[in-house]
Amino acid sequence: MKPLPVSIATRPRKYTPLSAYACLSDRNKFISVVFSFFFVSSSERVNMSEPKVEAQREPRDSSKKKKKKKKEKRKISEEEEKEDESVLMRGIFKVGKKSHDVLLTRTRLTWTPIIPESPTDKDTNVVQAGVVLLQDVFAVKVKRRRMAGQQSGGAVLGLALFHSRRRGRRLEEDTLHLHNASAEHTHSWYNTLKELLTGFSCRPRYVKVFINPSSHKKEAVHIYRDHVAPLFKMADIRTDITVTDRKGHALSVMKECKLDEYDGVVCVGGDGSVAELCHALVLRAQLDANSPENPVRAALPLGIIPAGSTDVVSCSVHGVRDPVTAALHVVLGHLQQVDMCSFLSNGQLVRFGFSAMFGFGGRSLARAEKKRWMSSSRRREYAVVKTLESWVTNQGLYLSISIMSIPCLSPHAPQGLAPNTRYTLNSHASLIAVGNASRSEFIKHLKRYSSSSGQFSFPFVETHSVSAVKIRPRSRIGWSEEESEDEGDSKNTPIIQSEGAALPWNIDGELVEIANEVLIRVHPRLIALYGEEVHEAESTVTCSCI
Ligand SMILES: Nc1ncnc2c1ncn2[C@@H]1O[C@H](COP(=O)(O)OP(=O)(O)OP(=O)(O)O)[C@@H](O)[C@H]1O
Repeated sequence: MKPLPVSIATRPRKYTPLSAYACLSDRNKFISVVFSFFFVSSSERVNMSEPKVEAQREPRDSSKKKKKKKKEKRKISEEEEKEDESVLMRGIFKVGKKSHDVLLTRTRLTWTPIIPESPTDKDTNVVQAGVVLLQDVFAVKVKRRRMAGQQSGGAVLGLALFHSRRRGRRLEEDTLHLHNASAEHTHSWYNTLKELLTGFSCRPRYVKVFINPSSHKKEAVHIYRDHVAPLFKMADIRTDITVTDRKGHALSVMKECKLDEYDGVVCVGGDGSVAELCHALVLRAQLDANSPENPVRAALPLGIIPAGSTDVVSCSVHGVRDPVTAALHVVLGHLQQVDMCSFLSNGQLVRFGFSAMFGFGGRSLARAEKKRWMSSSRRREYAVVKTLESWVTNQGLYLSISIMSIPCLSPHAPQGLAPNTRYTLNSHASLIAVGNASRSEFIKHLKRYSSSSGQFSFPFVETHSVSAVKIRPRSRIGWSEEESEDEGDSKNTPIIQSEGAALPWNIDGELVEIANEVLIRVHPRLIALYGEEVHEAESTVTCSCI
């Protein structure tokens, strides 16, 4: 693909780069620079997170006291560790066909084969010693012998421990069967295990579930029913389910419902549904706290069951697009505190979100939204190709500006759109500004997201850590979203965009049209999402459009 060497005067319709006026702030102090950015530098970032200078000024006495305190703390935690590892129960169970010596501590259950079981036993195929950490166990049940159709009673056979097993980034369900026909023995183990599991306070007992039946391939209801509901049932998690019937339905339910009844919220859908619920949770916290100026941390964590076409947020906190992994993170109460951004225009809150794209990202989404009848993957590829066709190089103008408070991992960009962004970086987002570049260079830059690295090693790509960004489109020469897909229509399209015309933004995959300057601020740890810190997502998709 050759870059189109045209200028504004000669081929205005073909001119789509943005002239952006952006200024970034360290906390709330704005320093404006036309056509350039003022960034939070890496040295400032270090100072913000690690107050080293202050530490050096402290008198020696206080440093001695600190050392003593540290030592005492270490001693206490060593004692706690010893207590955790002291044996609570010891007994004999059959694991597989062999008898095992089973030990239970506060943190783990271990089993070791009893050898020799009988002097004549020549079978070497014994079940090996093993361990299950209680942090991975989500249910324990008493096993009974029952006739077909029998609902209750039955002779006790032993225990079943349902736990998660890790395979790369994936979490899978597994079961450990411990056989012992003594009802008394089995019940005392059952009661102790139940009590220990109740001690995991982050695990939800009652969750509000939202399912978007229209997301992606319209499979969200099946995904929930087949992969998530059985795990929730097994873990004794009660659910209150709303199947959404329109855009904004989840938000209106979240504004009204009694939140203190629930321990968490679960979203089954794509990025649009996730964005709506994250926004709803933070907005609700702000309304409840009567704090119109400042965002307030969401009261409940959100679990994300991926059922969309890209699932950036799910990939960013799970590393894979897998409903079972996502459900197990909820069941086991794995929590991540995640930074979010607020988007304000004219001082008014537009929404809360994790990422925004202005320029290329916004324009291609605006195009894709007009082709809703296409399948989501075709729609996306079509929009990317179409948008690339419609821009050319221009010095001093920005082709794309992205701001992301999470790494935005996906199968298309396994290391993320902003690989250097971590969830808990404390009020820093990544700003990626793509400046003057030819079309082929821009495509090269985009392509490198799907490989592994080097997407920022271009002279026209700037990346910065920011705590806030202000973006004001300055030029009124631009594309028109009314433009026909057919080039012949160019004569009828206005070259000068009318003052105050709304421009497309892509906020967490949702099309938001904003006419004015946009202020994006990063709010540290505004929401908790069920998941874990992930550095690379599983890559299962190759994009053929560029
Ligand atoms: N019953 C419904 N009908 C139409 N839209 C709905 C319904 N329920 C929710 N929505 C809205 O649909 C939008 C898109 O949802 P979602 O992101 O889950 O699906 P998707 O766009 O197909 O997935 P992806 O963003 O991964 O491509 C959200 O803004 C959501 O509020």
